[in-house]
Amino acid sequence: MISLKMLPLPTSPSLVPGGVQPVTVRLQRGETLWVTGPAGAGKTALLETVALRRPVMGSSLSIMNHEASSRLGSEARRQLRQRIGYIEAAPVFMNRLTVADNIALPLELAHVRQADIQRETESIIRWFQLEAQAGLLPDRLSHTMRLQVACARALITQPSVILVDEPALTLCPALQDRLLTTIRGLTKNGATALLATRTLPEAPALPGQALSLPQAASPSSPPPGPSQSAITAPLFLSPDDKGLLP
Ligand SMILES: Nc1ncnc2c1ncn2[C@@H]1O[C@H](COP(=O)(O)OP(=O)(O)OP(=O)(O)O)[C@@H](O)[C@H]1O
Repeated sequence: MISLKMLPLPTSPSLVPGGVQPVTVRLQRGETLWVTGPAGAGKTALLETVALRRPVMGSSLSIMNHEASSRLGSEARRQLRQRIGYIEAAPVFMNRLTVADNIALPLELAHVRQADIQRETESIIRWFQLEAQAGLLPDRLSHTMRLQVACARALITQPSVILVDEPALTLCPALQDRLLTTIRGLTKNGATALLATRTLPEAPALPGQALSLPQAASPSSPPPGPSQSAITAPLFLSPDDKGLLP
């Protein structure tokens, strides 16, 4: 379903000397992978690679039996991307379209019948509790509401591959519940999910395998970087402000 071999994934040089780690992922239909790691570990970079938004260089990526290299034609790439639902950390919308029209857009692009588009859009708007926002423009929404809209838009097509970056999974417990419940239903039907968070949630509503980034760091040796006691206060801090330091 998803096979990624020795991808040179960018990583903060403070975590891995040289700033690159080789990552291998192999997932079958119906499987879920929680991708964990600190800031800069490469979680978003991995999701963006599988979402076909980054070139795959120096490795091979296969998604649903399609080799996703630079040789993949633009029409095949477009069709493959239509089967991938990606909920980004900071989703981008068409600001001249209403929330409802943004959510319906993936079905419009797939030339689904208007009656089906209307039914599916109304249903997912209700599921993500967006009835009051459906007629608004996206730039009138709070950050959490934008994430709700992004979830509805990404999942309306019942994608075969689901990619979720951290904020939708951690910002709001109610959204997290609804999102994981939806993804659990889709994985039961054969979808594959990659979910990125700093730490693995305790007893997640959607159990799965775990990939801890960065891969190159040994678990027994902490990553290079300043120790707590080595942190010195910047000069602009007054003595009172020093309580803000970690
Ligand atoms: N387009 C890019 N080209 C090269 N390096 C990049 C690019 N985008 C991000 N990076 C670097 O890749 C590393 C991993 O970034 P990434 O955003 O994937 O981390 P993350 O684990 O998602 O972090 P966070 O939890 O803060 O979102 C960082 O060092 C970042 O500076």
